[in-house]
Amino acid sequence: MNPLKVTGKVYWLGINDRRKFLFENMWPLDKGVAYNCYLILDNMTALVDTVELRSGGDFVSKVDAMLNGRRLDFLIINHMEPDHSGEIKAIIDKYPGVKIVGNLKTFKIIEAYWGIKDNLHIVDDGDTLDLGYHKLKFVMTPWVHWPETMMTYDQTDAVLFSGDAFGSFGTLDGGVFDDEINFAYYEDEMRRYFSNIVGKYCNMVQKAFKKLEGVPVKAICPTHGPVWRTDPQKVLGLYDKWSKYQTEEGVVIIYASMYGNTEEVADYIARQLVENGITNIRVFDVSRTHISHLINEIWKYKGVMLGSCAYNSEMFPLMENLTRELEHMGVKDHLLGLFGSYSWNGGGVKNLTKFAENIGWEMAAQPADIFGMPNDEKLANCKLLAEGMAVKLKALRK
Ligand SMILES: Cc1cc2nc3c(=O)[nH]c(=O)nc-3n(C[C@H](O)[C@H](O)[C@H](O)COP(=O)(O)O)c2cc1C
Repeated sequence: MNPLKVTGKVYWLGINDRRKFLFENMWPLDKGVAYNCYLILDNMTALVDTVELRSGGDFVSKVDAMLNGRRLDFLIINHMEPDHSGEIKAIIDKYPGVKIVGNLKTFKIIEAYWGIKDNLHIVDDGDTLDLGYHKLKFVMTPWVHWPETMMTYDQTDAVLFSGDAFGSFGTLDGGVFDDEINFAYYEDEMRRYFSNIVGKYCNMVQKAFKKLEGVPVKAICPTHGPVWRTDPQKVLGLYDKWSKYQTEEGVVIIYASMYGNTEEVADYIARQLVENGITNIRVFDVSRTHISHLINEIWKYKGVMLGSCAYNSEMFPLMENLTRELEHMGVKDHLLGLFGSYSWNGGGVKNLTKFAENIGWEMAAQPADIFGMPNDEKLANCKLLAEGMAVKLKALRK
């Protein structure tokens, strides 16, 4: 296959992984995932990141074919997570003189993983590396998404090698560049990747944005998903929005229900929201939909309604898992509604209320906890809850 040129002397080298079911052994890969790295064939040659170990046949041979007899001068490591650093050792074994470019934190991790201590070229914020045509500058972006994470910026052609930032789940099915794909296909997976993988570090994403303020960016080369060479502003805008917790009008209703009572309330509330003028409504069963999709939906919509039956004096365990994760991620700026059903002393809504206090989201109205089965009388509070949510959402319209 011909090497795919990004710009100047930069080439994309990516591997599609359709075999892995779970990314980080946790996140379902319904559409697979791509590991991207980049080879710069300048006066000096440089490989920016590698791929997951043995994910794409003989990776080293692919690099070697692209080098076409030249030696590899630099291996730049923006991120040490194994889905990008897996082939480091194989590359070093093949090109023993290669200089490994990273920061102090990178090198601690390299030593811990591979015992590598030689040929290290340490860089810090603002340091540069001249390859001939391309003049690289290093930008430290800790916690986007590990402590050692950095980005490499090519000052010549304004290319940002961004690591995991601006990445997406989903394999590259022929189209690699943003002008060759249907963005709608990737947008959801991109937000799912952002919210679940990077979302805990929104403040660090904003700090990285500050560092890049005023820097021209003509292409973004992330380590997953499409390469943004035509409209990089689009993903810059999305990341800015998502990392500021800016959402759309709409409500995601997530319920935990064993015998259908809480589920019935969820459907009732959904209908009430529609009758009160809200149209973007998504209802999910927490037992059926993977938490990564639920978090993705929460990142999209301003309104969140959580419902749980009582379960051994607690909320339903899978709902507890979701709420714990939301608290751990420190998700901000939502309107919250709570509901549930119980048979004796409760537990679902009681504990959801504790979650509400911890996370600090604004409550749409009083929680609605239903004793036993819902009926018209018992649903009156749920009607108020939906109305409260609709009123608050509509008040935000510009
Ligand atoms: C395993 C189990 C544990 C339960 N624990 C409680 C509880 O601690 N407190 C309570 O009031 N009801 C408890 N219940 C009763 C349910 O919460 C109640 O039947 C509720 O209406 C079920 O809602 P659902 O139809 O949405 O599942 C429990 C039921 C089961 C099966």
